[in-house]
Amino acid sequence: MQAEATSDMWSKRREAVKTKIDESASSLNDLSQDIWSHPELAFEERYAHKVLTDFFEKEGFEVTRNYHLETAFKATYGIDGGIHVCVICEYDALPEIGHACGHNLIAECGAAAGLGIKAALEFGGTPIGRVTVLGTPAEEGGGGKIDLINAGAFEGMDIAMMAHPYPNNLSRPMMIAVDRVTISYKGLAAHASTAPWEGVNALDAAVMCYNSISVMRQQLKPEWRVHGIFSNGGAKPNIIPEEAELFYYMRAPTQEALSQVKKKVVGCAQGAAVATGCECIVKDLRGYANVVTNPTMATIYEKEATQMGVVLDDHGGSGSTDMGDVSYVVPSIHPMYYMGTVAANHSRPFTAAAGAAAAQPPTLIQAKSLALTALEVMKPGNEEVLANIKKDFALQMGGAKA
Ligand SMILES: NCCCC[C@H](NC(=O)CCN)C(=O)O
Repeated sequence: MQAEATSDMWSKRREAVKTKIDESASSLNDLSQDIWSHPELAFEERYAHKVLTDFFEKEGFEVTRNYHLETAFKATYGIDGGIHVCVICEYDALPEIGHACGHNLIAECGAAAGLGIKAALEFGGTPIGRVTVLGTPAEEGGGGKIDLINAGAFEGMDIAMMAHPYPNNLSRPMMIAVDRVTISYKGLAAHASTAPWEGVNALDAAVMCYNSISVMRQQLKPEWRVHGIFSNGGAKPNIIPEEAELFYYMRAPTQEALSQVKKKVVGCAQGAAVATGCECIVKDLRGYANVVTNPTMATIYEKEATQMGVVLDDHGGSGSTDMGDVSYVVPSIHPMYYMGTVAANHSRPFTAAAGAAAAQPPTLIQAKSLALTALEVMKPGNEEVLANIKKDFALQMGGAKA
């Protein structure tokens, strides 16, 4: 009888997830539209922080605003001593092109999944664990999750998850490690017409470095990436530039491969300095680790998403995210999902799609898939599931960050 009651109870808890998310569809859409309409850059997401924390407070979560970072938050519900699930919200936009990576939808999806899990935990009046929604700022370059890791925000969490809008559906996307550098040249200014020979041209060095990297890229492995811009090209045409600067991203599936890429880039930078007589300063900026997808979690997610009608693809990714760093401290999944456009992320068509009504149904399906995945891990009698998740994680960490 008890087993039957539990299985009947469990079916009702699962239904509670879907019912709560469906009932909240309008307020979730309003939340997403509000964030989409107020694009804010990394670490400046004050409006998004307010609307999200107000939302979770209204929904009965225990909310901590300005959580280690001005625009980070924690919204938590449940009991301690059980399984602790973390759901991630992102909400930063991109310069000039707004929510061209759909982080307003990541926020909505995370909020919806959090609501769904809370509804399941509340069902029957006896929470069986804890759900914490973490608002993590500045994924696009700031790495807010890394700051939160360093502040201990992920301590005590058993699993972490989020879903990211993308041109197709991927349960185990290849999200690769990334390093970033600025390459600065210092030369000597001179009048570009009356005495150019007196100058040491920093822009020439930057152009030579850019060209060296451009030809070096032919020798990179297919999954390696190097891409950059001129961030300072000189002051005026009639002054031999005494300063110039490049800003580069370097990427590879592992840290070991990334160090090989970086060595090639630095070699190009130093070569240009020798050729022009400029001083060269290579400055390291914050990078991200590759995403290590937990196979046991991903398998559960794939079952739940497929049952929800999601048709999963088997290729794609090659961006980077600070969720990669989270996946090295907590077993994680970071699925990506089609939400109405095949346009590439970081494009204006993607911005439009992220604010379109067509993005809503796929986003709520993703939220339900994440929430039901979490519930499977939390289910009484499923202790072996968490044991397998932890076994995967231990194996992956044994060799992953090589
Ligand atoms: N520090 C490098 C930031 C890279 C962030 C960016 N991420 C995405 O586009 C995917 C998730 N938003 C990138 O890969 O360029």
